[in-house]
Amino acid sequence: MHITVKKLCKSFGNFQASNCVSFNIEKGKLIGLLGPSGGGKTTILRMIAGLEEPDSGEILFNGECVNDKPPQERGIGFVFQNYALFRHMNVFQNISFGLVVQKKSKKEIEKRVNELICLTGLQGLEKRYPNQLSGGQRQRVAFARALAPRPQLLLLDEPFAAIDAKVRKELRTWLKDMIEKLGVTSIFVTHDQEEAIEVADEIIIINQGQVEQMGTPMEIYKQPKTAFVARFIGESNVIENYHLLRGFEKILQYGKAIIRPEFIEIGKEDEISNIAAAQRGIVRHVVYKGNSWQIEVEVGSHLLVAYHALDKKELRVSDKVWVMIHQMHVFDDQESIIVENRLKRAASQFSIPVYI
Ligand SMILES: Nc1ncnc2c1ncn2[C@@H]1O[C@H](COP(=O)(O)OP(=O)(O)OP(=O)(O)O)[C@@H](O)[C@H]1O
Repeated sequence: MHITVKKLCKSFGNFQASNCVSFNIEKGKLIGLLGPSGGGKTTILRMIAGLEEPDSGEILFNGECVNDKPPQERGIGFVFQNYALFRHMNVFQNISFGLVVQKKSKKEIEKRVNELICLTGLQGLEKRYPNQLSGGQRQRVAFARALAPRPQLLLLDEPFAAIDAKVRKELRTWLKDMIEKLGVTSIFVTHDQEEAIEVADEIIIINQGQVEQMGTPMEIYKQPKTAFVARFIGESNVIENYHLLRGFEKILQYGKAIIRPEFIEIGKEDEISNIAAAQRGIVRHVVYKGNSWQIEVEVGSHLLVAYHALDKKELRVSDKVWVMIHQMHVFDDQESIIVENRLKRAASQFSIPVYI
């Protein structure tokens, strides 16, 4: 199902939980609504579900406005973190619930539930009650129950929040494969950026009731449109006076800059790829991160976080090093743009290619 949300607004008292939210979701896509707690993700999901009435704006399913349709007529399946299984029903009964409500025949129910039990790998557990299942198995049952009436849209609110880290990772992969196989349009809410990046085809970043950016995980990471997005996704250094760093100059309206640690090269003179574009710094803090070092380095008036590969010379606090910043995002209130180190560019223009 193709979903369009147009200028959706919702206030609770004086508080605007959703402020003119618009987006389009293509049929069959798995979309992550990502943002900080209290940003308005669940409110948007609940409006799409019909559980919350918007103050203004439109929700269209396949081009048809559904604002006035009750939830049960919207063709939606839900998997909510707190939408617990029915404790007094076994796995089979839980999965069949929606079909029983729809008054399907016993034969039809049995066929569909068995199909879903196979699909979700719950064979042999049909007669168990929720308290006899692991967290991961319970979420599979919740998923099967949501899918039983063949919804055209699946809404998942923090579906893995209550599950321990290892099982959560397995379930994420499982869910992504399953949704791809079924081709059902799905929207899931999370405040976990790693989860959104791993699972979603596209991410919508929600903050203070507004859409900050929508795009593939890669687009959002590589080209954050706002300072908030750059800070929210991945690690970043947020600085002012970025023009004091070697290779960069002040660009009129952009007052601040964000530098990702992976775009900072740090090391002894012979380890830096382009010394002409580098400047001196002093190591202030070193943290071993398992697969790399995380270094806090003082460069002029800036304190920057960088990564340092394990195969490079080990760095210690107070070491004098060279620091080269490859690129940064400069931004104002509206947008951010990527700027490359201009000395790096100039130097590479004049360098002689090895093959000559
Ligand atoms: N029924 C309600 N009455 C009053 N305020 C509400 C109601 N529902 C949500 N809010 C408020 O609206 C804001 C957005 O809430 P929402 O649950 O949509 O955010 P969220 O991004 O999903 O957060 P979380 O990740 O913590 O679930 C919050 O400040 C919340 O307190």
